[in-house]
Amino acid sequence: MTLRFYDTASATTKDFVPVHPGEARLYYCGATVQGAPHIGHVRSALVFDVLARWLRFRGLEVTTVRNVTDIDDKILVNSRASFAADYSGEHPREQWWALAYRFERVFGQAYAALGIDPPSYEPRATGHVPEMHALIQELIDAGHAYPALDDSGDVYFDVRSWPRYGELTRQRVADMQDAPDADPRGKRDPRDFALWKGHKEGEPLTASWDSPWGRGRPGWHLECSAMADKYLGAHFDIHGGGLDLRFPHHENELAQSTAAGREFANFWLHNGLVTYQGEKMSKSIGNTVSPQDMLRAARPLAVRYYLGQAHYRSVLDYRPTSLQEATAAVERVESLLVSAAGAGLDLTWTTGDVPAEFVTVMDDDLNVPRALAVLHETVRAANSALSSGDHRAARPLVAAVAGMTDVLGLLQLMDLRGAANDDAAEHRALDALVQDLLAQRAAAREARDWALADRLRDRLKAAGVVVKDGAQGSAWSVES
Ligand SMILES: Nc1ncnc2c1ncn2[C@@H]1O[C@H](COP(=O)(O)OP(=O)(O)OP(=O)(O)O)[C@@H](O)[C@H]1O
Ligand SMILES: [Zn+2]
Repeated sequence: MTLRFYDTASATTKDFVPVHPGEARLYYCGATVQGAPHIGHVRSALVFDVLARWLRFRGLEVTTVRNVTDIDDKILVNSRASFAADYSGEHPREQWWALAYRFERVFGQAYAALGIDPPSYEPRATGHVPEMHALIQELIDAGHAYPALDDSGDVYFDVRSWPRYGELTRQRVADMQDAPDADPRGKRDPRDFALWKGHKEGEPLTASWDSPWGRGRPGWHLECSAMADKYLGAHFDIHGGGLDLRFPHHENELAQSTAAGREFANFWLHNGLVTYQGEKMSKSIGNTVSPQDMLRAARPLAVRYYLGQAHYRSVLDYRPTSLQEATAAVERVESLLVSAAGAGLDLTWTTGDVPAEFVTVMDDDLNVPRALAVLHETVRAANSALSSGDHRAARPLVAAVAGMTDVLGLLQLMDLRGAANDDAAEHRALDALVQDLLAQRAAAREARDWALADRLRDRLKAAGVVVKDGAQGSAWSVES
């Protein structure tokens, strides 16, 4: 079985053939840091974290880029609100860039708390204005962009000049909605979208940069095209993001990059949305649950499991009770590893320990629900091997569980050391007492004192210790 992914551009599942042999280059859209994250944002980052981990597990050298959109209408509006006369928030008179930095950090803290690895590069839009100018100039020179027909100082992409426009979402230009980012009088077509937005009266001067078309700031779509090109090159493997970004954001990214002669991404992967009572979880709707809310209710391990357990393309409708179910499920896995460590089993693993079925289903468009089914089956088998004292059978199963949880990014959030140490000490003490009684029973049997042997077995049984006699001697476990 080879690695395959569902490509939303072609609406087919395709074999993954790296653009650069042995490598995988992944760009996924990060946050507009206008406010604190909700769990939809975190799910998106988590999906691509698991994807990167899986590509690495499959032996590829992985480069990931997740941008930070740190200049945007919404950031300016939220900053402006902090200057209002009746503003009583925690951060009065906060400049737009200070607000953006502050929320970028809140996003970073949420990612870190859930064990989402930092990407290889996390470029900020404001740090890449020269690259954006260069790309706009290329598009103008190629006849695919033009300065606004009015005096707004905007520059637009000319959708009618690019016959492939609409290919990502399979739409005809005539059926598309207008781009709402400027006065249509300055455009050749109302669907033309902004590559550069001229500075407007009332906006802070710090939020604009000089350019050949006058002072202004970049359009959102352009940022991603310029930064993907800079960090991953003209042709890379996977472009990701939430399903909500397919149109217009990704359609426009694709148009800009291909019209400027780049091949861009081989695959488009879109994560399904987190919804609340069937509606997209979104700041503008106000139906959000923050990662901090969830972390107050459950451990990071359980939150990560909860947000990561569905197939990445499916909708995840938030229900507080499912957080409890997720906690119980992942803690069953954790307690197996704690018991295994307590019984003196090694938790290290290598690639070969991960079950073939787990590999097969993960290779098949990252089928995490089926991978979790394999994980839980292995946990059950490992528990039964452990409780029958069969360490030889338990060891590879335990290594498999450790490997699977590690690849999914769960192992790092488990509390194995503290718990395992306590458990190990208790287990050793109990084992010493049980072994002593078992030795007395063996001696009684040797002496054919069946009454004493039975009494010793009954004492163990009354204490909840079940003894199994086998060819290799007696094994014991605690009755569950
Ligand atoms: N409810 C959600 N479920 C899953 N992914 C989401 C959700 N909301 C946003 N995302 C994804 O998170 C990433 C960062 O999103 P961005 O900052 O653009 O948020 P947004 O869509 O503006 O959020 P909001 O609608 O709450 O304002 C994008 O890949 C986006 O698709
Ligand atoms: Zn983007």
